[in-house]
Amino acid sequence: MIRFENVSIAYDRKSKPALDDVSLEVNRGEFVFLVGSSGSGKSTFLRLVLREYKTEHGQVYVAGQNVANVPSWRVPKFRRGIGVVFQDFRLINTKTVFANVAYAMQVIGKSRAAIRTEVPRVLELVGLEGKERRLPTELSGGEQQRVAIARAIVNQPGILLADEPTGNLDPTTSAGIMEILDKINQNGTTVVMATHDDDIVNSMRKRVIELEFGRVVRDEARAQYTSMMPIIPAAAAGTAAKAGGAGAPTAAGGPSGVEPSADDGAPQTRRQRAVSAFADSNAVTKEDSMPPRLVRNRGRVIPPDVAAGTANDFSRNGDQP
Ligand SMILES: Nc1ncnc2c1ncn2[C@@H]1O[C@H](COP(=O)(O)OP(=O)(O)OP(=O)(O)O)[C@@H](O)[C@H]1O
Repeated sequence: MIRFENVSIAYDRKSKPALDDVSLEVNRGEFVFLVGSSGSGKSTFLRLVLREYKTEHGQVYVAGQNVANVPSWRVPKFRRGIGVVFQDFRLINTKTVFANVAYAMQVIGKSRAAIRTEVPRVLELVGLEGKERRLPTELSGGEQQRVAIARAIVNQPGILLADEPTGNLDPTTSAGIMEILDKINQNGTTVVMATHDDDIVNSMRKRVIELEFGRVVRDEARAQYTSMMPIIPAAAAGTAAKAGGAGAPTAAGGPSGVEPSADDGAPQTRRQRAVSAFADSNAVTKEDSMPPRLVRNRGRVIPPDVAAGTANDFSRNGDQP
């Protein structure tokens, strides 16, 4: 459905490439998380799929079409096959919920009859029935994102791109949004979602592609935000990557099929490895080859002692007398 062949692109000649020799394939009907730290190239990847830019090196294919060969005048039609959802919703605040979704059909010339049938159908799919007449400003953030999703899928695109769709939402609301995206995917739409949200990635167990400095450093099926890669001490990391050892880019072309392990007690994320290297350099945990596991909480890294206190908070749920 989406294929990148040795794709490299830099925004200007002086800067490092935003994507650097990326080769991968996303199959029809897949759900893929694109993860990586800020500036690693996730949005650039999505923009290339949308043909907002042309590649300098390599080829991008979307639904069998080489996007470089799509002439400018055909780009709007090409994009009809791709729905997009952003972190900041991007709704028209002067239009009602119904009108926001209907607008996506109007601009491509769909009939009134089609609009009257389709808009209520997608609004029901995203759980917004009864809110058709509200303005976006009269909705919660989660509801606004549902409208944005309804708008993105109303023309039944084969691909849905989501750039941090839960970035402005609390965990419960985010979970609701993920249920909807999962449902859309189960209906056959290929979903590619860029995210920093480890809780979501870990709960969904879908394919995870990780970018680092524009390169694919991980591509795993049914993965967690954390990887199975062993820790590389900071000093050795560059050498190992150059030697093609752990931490080096995985073979291009698809998920490696690594199954999640039940033992996830070791520090595994890039953040955790960085903390590990920091601890090593400060001689804090000399006797331990592994630092204590860090507990993640909505993007914050919580030291284990504090985390223990946090764990007690769960006792309010009735686990303790
Ligand atoms: N319009 C632009 N002009 C110049 N450089 C850009 C532009 N957009 C992105 N970049 C650079 O390209 C690189 C990749 O950026 P990109 O937005 O793809 O990263 P990202 O992983 O999506 O980051 P984030 O998680 O913060 O959204 C970064 O170094 C960024 O500074």
